[in-house]
Amino acid sequence: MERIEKVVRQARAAFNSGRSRSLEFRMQQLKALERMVKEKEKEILAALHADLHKSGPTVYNTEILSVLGELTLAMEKLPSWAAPQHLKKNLLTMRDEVFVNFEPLGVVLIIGAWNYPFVLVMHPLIGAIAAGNAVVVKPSEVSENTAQLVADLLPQYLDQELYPVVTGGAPETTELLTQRFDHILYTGNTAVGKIVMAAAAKHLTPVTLELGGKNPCYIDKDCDLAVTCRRITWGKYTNCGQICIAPDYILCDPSIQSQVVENIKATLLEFYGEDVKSSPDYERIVNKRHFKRVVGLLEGQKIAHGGESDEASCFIAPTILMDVSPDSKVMEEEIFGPVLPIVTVKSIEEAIEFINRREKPLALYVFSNNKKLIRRVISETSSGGMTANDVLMHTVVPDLPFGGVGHSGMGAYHGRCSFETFSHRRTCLIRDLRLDVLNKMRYPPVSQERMDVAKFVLLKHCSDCRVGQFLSALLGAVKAVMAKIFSP
Ligand SMILES: NC(=O)c1ccc[n+]([C@@H]2O[C@H](COP(=O)([O-])OP(=O)(O)OC[C@H]3O[C@@H](n4cnc5c(N)ncnc54)[C@H](O)[C@@H]3O)[C@@H](O)[C@H]2O)c1
Ligand SMILES: CCCCCCCCCCCCC/C=C/C=O
Repeated sequence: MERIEKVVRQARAAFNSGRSRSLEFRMQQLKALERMVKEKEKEILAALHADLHKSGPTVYNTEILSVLGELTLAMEKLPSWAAPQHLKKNLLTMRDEVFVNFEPLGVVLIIGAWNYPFVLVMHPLIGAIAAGNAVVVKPSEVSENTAQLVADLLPQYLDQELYPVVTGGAPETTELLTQRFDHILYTGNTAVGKIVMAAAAKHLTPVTLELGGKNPCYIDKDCDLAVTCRRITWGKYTNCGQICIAPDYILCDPSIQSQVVENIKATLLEFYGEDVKSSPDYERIVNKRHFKRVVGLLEGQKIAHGGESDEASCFIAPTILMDVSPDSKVMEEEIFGPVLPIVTVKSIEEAIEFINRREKPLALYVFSNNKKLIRRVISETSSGGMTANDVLMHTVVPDLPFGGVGHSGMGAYHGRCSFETFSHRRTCLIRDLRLDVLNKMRYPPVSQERMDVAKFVLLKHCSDCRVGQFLSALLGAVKAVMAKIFSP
């Protein structure tokens, strides 16, 4: 544990050296990270396969391409993201420089989860490096092969003192959390999220919590069920349902329930063939503990499809449950497995009420041809993010922040939002010492006249006020004349 303290101390000393601040250095580290992903692609994919049976284009898209995409974006946009943001002035400050400077926070801790073990540490790491921080990376011990690979690779490509990796489980994370950080980004379950936030509070460290929840998926009668169910099947069963933004359960009218089941069954056959277990595209549950938990959720349920399992290989078949009671266990906790319950509701009002009676989810999905209905769902519910007429895809739009709300998390990252999450927005005002007469209104002795001037000046914004523009032009002219008169 002394090692952990030493690692954090070294990271802080490296940050204090100032070398992570220059844009050139940040760019160079991001480039090195890109080289790492490209050169070690095979090793990364092998570790992901060993941990979660991940293979094929899905893992390539989510864990490799999405990291390369985030790197390309950060390297292309960094100069504009990091540039000072000049803002609107008021009459009081019209001669001054008014801007926000983005500065690094210091030493950041990133704690990853096991289900997307590479991307969930790499995406925040990219944002934290881009923002000029030192970063301590703690990958999830549950996906041990990927964790070890991250620990082996990062020091080969990045500055070793600025970006150390700490491996291990709860004891190591607990020890890490006793240290002082300037920001913590944690991805994982809500219970540990509370532990992280409590530990961070002791140092007044701000946190970004990327948690989970039960993501509802409402299917309107007015939609193309074949397309809808194909998209839902892809999002639900990818990574064996172990994805934080998977549709957790379906809400639909009783009259379309059977058609929904039939369409999902047809898609499963199309995706994974007759023998799902031998499909190279179907993953496994991460370990026996989660296997038992997910299988336990099937107890007493009406299984419309699937339900088979094999503990030795942590295999659970893609499963659909029909006529599920809202009070059953499977509707209490996040499923995080290949089990899709269907709860019937008689109207959109009932669906909205159902969603709003529960904790705010990380994602929400609605399928309909009716744009008004989609807008109504957006305005009458809340969730971290949402997609209409598809699933998961809001997470791949680089400019959209990714994060939860309420029990599904706080704060967000991805793209520019990552850069901002790991930056301090420093308020800057640069004045000059001339024309102090203009400041008279704020100096004692107070008079009604001075207060009236102050009121006028404070309530007017320069750019939308003609008086301001006039005064600004006038002052500019006076300045020019004075410069001419007094120039040597
Ligand atoms: N919002 C997101 O982006 C996102 C992404 C992936 C997963 N998730 C959520 O994460 C959950 C699954 O992940 P998990 O929690 O099983 O992952 P996990 O078991 O990998 O735990 C996450 C991290 O917390 C640490 N940890 C575990 N117990 C701890 C303790 N007692 N004290 C301190 N640290 C501890 C682990 O070392 C690990 O690094 C699901 O709820 C899922 O929805 C959210
Ligand atoms: C060719 C298009 C491919 C699109 C792939 C979209 C995949 C979206 C899922 C990304 C998940 C990223 C990490 C989040 C994990 C939550 O558990």
